[in-house]
Amino acid sequence: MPEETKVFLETPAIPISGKKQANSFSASSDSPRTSSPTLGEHYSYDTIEEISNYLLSRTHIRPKIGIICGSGLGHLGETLSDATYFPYEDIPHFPLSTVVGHAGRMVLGTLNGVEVMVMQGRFHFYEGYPLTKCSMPVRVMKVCGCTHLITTNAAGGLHDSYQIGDIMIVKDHINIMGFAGNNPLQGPNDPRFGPRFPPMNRAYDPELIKIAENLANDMGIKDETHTGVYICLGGPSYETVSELRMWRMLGVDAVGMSTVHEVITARHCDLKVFAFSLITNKCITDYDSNGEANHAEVISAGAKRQDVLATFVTRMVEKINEML
Ligand SMILES: O=P(O)(O)O[C@@H]1C[C@H](O)[C@@H](CO)O1
Ligand code: HPA
Repeated sequence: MPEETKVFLETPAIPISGKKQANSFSASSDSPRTSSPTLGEHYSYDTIEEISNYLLSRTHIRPKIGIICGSGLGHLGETLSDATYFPYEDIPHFPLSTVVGHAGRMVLGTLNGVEVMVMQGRFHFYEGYPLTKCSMPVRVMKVCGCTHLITTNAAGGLHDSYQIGDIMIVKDHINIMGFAGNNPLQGPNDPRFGPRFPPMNRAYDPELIKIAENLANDMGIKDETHTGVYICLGGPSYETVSELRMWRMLGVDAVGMSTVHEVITARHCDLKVFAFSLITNKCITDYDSNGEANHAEVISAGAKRQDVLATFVTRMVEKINEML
């Protein structure tokens, strides 16, 4: 850890009544609808500003790129220079990370000289957080000054040719939770974030996809890198054989439990998005298989590829910085 690194362990600057629980909703006064288990509470623009000010007032870093690290991929946060670490429990109004492989810290610092903010761990619907809450940090990134989001995840490889350790650059998603009536933009719309009805074609920036494909070529990992379609399922149970066969028929290449609501929220507030999945396991689509998906395998696949992924993200950050 660099010498200048500071860890803020003091109590939150903005007092929150009572001790924070993993599922506590400290922004309840922001929402006109507090009874829905899926809508949950809403974060007002003022609350997002308050969180952003908390972070920015404790560092001189002014990030243009926000990065979300998926399961087992948080190592990137350790590679930052001039870093300030903010444990989620210290950030006002922030939920807590409850999943193994998600350290639960926001880091502001530089990656090869480029100012970034990195989430070492994200929030998932299956942890009991409504999608609005899961994707709230994306709005914090926007208000902190970010213009770009890089979001990463661990995912099961559904496409036959995908192998464990491969990278899938996300070119599109299927918002199946949205089909079921659950979208992070549900509820009141504040036009300071974006429009009521944002488009979602071209959600994954085509130029950034091309840059990433060329980068994979330059890095000599072209054969292990694909471009495909991601689906976010609610989790936490993994999928049945029948479900996976259905998604495959519908054009899904990788299966996970995150990212889509973050991307929707990012596009709503006009962040440019680049996303990729690390394929951590092969989806089991054969009734005769004795294999079983498990989280330990997901974490271990992430650990094995952490150096390649850190290089991939760092070089993407450099390329984006050249475009700013
Ligand atoms: O946070 P991500 O999407 O990277 O994590 C995946 C989905 C579940 O959280 C977990 C399942 O093993 O890994
Ligand atoms: N299914 C859903 N989510 C996942 C998987 C999977 O196989 N692997 C990692 N996250």
